Amino acid sequence: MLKAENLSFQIGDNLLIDNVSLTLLPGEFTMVLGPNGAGKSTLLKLLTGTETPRQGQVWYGDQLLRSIPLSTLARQKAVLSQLLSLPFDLSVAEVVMMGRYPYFDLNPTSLDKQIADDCLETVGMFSFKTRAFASLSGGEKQKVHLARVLAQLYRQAEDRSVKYLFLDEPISALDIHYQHQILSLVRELASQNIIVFVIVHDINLALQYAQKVILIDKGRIYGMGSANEVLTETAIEAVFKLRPYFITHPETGRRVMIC
Ligand SMILES: Nc1ncnc2c1ncn2[C@@H]1O[C@H](COP(=O)(O)OP(=O)(O)OP(=O)(O)O)[C@@H](O)[C@H]1O
Repeated sequence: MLKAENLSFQIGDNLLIDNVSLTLLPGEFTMVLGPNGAGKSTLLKLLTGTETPRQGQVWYGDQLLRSIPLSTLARQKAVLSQLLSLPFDLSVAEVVMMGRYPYFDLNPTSLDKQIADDCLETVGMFSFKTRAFASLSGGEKQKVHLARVLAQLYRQAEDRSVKYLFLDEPISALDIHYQHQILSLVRELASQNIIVFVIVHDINLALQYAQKVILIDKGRIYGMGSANEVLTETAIEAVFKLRPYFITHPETGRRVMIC
């Protein structure tokens, strides 16, 4: 379980996160939505320890996040941020291998190499293995970074520990085929004792995939619960200042939003 209690975070006079409390459970695919500048990425940074809250605490299981050694945390938690570029000139294989750094000292083992290859294969990027990362398109870079975090959380058969996966707009550069492929994959991961926290902008994808939705507005939680409970006409109009209409998917019966 991940628990955040009364988190607040401020830069100058700007209160970016205002008294946010939440609980995330393994097996639950949580999607986070909200307008630009609402505080979603800032909340992710507080939940991952990249930023320290001015007030409040984050717990991973029964441990305070700030008390967990970084070497332990690196095997439990993986983060995909919005920034896709890298300051170094690395190959695709080297970028994915970064996900295995917490597991070897100087040189990757054959198992690390196999895991990295498998993860590249999973995201459809194995044939790009020797390419320079900098030469990839935005969507290709996003898939390689996804392979990196998959490699980081790769679970050996005997490993039953809870893991934590945070993705900040992981599908923003992907075509519709890969958007669905990656979200299906992430949903599958969530079912494997992984706490999954994914920021997205697409309300219909949230209606289709999320088991839990957190709607953020002005640094606060506007609503939290199932997608159908949270993504209502009233909430969307209040938060996004846009009147939505819902229709019913002809095959699945799922709510679909049109504007
Ligand atoms: N270092 C900083 N200094 C000042 N303001 C900041 C800083 N970092 C973030 N902010 C502000 O905090 C607010 C929340 O930013 P955040 O990146 O969390 O929003 P977001 O909900 O992820 O937005 P988006 O959907 O556009 O990615 C924004 O108004 C942003 O400009």
